[in-house]
Amino acid sequence: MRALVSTFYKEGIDRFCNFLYKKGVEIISTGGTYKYLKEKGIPAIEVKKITGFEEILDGRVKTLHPNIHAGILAVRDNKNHMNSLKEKGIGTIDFVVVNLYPFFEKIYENLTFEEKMEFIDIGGPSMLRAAAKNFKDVVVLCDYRDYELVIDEFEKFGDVRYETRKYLAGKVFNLTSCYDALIANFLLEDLYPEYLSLSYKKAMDLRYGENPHQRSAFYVKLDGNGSMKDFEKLNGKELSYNNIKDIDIAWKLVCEFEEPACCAVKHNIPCGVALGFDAQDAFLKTLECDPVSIFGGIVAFNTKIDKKTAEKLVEIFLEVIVAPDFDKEALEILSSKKNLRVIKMKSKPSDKIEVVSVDGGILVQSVDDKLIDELEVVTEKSPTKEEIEDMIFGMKVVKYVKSNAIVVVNNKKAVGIAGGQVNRIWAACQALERGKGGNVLVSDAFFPFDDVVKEAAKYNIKAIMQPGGALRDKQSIDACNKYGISMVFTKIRHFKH
Ligand SMILES: NC(=O)c1ncn([C@@H]2O[C@H](COP(=O)(O)O)[C@@H](O)[C@H]2O)c1NC=O
Repeated sequence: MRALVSTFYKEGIDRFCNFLYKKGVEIISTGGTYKYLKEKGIPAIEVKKITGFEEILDGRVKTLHPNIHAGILAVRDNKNHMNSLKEKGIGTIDFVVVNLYPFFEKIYENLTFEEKMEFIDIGGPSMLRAAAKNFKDVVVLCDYRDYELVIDEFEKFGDVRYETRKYLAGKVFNLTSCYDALIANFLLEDLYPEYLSLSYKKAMDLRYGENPHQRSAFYVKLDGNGSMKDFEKLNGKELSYNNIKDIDIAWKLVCEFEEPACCAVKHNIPCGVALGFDAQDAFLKTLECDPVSIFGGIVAFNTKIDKKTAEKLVEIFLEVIVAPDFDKEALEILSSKKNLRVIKMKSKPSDKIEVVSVDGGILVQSVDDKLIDELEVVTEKSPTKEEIEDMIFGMKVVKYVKSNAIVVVNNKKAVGIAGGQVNRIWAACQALERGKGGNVLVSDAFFPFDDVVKEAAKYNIKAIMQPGGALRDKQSIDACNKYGISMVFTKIRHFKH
């Protein structure tokens, strides 16, 4: 038996090749791998002895040769195949052990386009794919973590079982398809290509999905950045599916603001959002927005957490705290609650597209990254500077609330948040009732009727911000003028389904 070993990362190959050698398997390897094995005292044959060719074109052509590929692809119980090998003096290759040029990693490094292109492996995937196609006859390994599995089976059964070979072959196509997808996206630079191949790698298996009877795992992108790719858990229980979704929305929301901001989220809906002069102030104001719903919630900040904020945070039951950083003392205080998940975010949201699934398909769209198109005061009365600031604050919040959504704001505090309603008036009634005393009202979409304005007047709302553009805008404007409310159109809708 013969094995072809050609690996970029040499981890584990000495032990594995030593094992093969002891089992009487002849090892063929490419330049660097050959040198490595030789240094480790493991006998191997250089691939050029098999191909009759020196490696050429700076390593672009080393194993791309019929003596290699026919040795891999020949079906052992096909007489014609075996006769062809015999005629040409080609030996079979029974193990292919390859790991690829690190395109996955190099794509992020500060390299030129041409330098990155050089990290596209051609010979490696060709051998892997050939061996995977012929898995009944060839054991193929593209992941060093599988070496032990093969050693174990070989020791136990004197061979590698069919099921294991098939699994290893599946792993190859799983890897090469992802590798190719990344290259395709790198070259196409098109977020909506003909075929959508997304390259994601499993970051963790999750205990369950939205509910305990649902299976789940968390995958992170291989191409591009993204704040959920590399956060760090500094304390607490393992994260759940729902935690990850909530962290994402809470972090996105606080990243809308330059000033110290805090946001509490429950069931993927903000239940309190506030700005403050520091983290503690922002948190205490967030708590005031809705002291009931925050229980068991996720709280996110856009500033470092200090001791005094941590002391306040541990006074109530929370599931997750999210922030860009934590003081040493703050972390100690938060860590005194062993289940409390403390998440350090390392980057701001940067995705350009978002994806949701429907049965049999996925929908792709650009992220909602434009807040206001143009501000137009449409009423006799104009809002004050403070009211405008409060309404812009509210618009940043309403963007993250499921439609139909209304937010009532008082002095940079989202005191009344209501969403997920099947009509706008119900959302308005809830937000106004929850946010009694709020000054301004913000809506994610236009008012089809003047009912929201009439309701707002009952609660003494001073100013309203909404996209405008309804057939009956005039009715709402007239109602505002009647009640002395000012209204501003933004010309941008923020539905969230
Ligand atoms: N061109 C070829 O014929 C070829 N054959 C194998 N490789 C790759 O060369 C690497 C190993 O090279 P070395 O043994 O020289 O360190 C592996 O990552 C393998 O996937 C090749 N390189 C890239 O395309």
